[in-house]
Amino acid sequence: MAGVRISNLRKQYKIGAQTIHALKDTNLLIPEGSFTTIVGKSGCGKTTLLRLLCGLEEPSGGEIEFTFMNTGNRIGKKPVGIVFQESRLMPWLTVKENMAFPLFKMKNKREIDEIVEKYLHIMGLEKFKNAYPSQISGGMAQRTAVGRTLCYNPEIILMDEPFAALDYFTRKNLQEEMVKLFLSQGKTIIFVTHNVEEAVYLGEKIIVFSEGQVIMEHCVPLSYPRQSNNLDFVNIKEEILDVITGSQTKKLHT
Ligand SMILES: Nc1ncnc2c1ncn2[C@@H]1O[C@H](COP(=O)(O)OP(=O)(O)OP(=O)(O)O)[C@@H](O)[C@H]1O
Repeated sequence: MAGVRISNLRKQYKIGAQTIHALKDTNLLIPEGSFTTIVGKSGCGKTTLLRLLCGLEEPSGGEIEFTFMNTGNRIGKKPVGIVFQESRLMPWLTVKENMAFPLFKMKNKREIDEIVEKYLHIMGLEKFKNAYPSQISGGMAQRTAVGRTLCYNPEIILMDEPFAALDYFTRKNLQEEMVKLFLSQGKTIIFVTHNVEEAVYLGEKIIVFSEGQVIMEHCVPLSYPRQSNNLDFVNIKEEILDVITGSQTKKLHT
């Protein structure tokens, strides 16, 4: 298992003569095997953080350090997989072939088959394994994308608003699946969302970003599965909404 230590992380972009400070001196500790949700208004730097974590962008300053329980020979390999808002499946491959894609370097076909069948089962996609992306629903496509990442078996799963484009019921269903997956697989999950209810439903810890900075870290003292109509749930949600909308500007470490 792996976690992440982020120290004084900065990212600047240039647009013409303008400098955009997408991330300003961010410090975070993401423990191994934890579920962290990140919320904040549009443009506050959430996606930038994920892009830096998975190596799609280079930081302008600061450090990202992956912390391993068992250092062994893993140093040098980024232990992350990412799920985007869109499933990004290959349309010419079936559900099963899409999920098997990250395993293309493996030689043993039977081993590949075992891994893919396992995650087809976990994601409830066995009946659709031979379907093409154009033949499945948006929820199934996202489940295929999550399954593909699980086949790759990263230590840390980054999720960038993976359920944002889905309808309410599919989204609720996939949120429940995520909790089950977290409890059964013990992966480190970093999940970006606009939706505060989703953040409280999923996260052991919620991190609130504003203008490229962490303005709140809140541990959620509720066990899984959570009920969104529970009073404590509602109170946490309200508190976080207040911080995002600026009714409170405080830095909490609970
Ligand atoms: N490639 C880029 N070039 C220039 N500016 C960028 C680039 N990528 C992001 N930015 C800027 O960095 C800031 C943070 O963007 P980012 O995408 O991380 O925000 P976000 O919180 O994920 O927003 P959203 O919730 O809308 O996806 C924004 O001001 C954005 O315009």
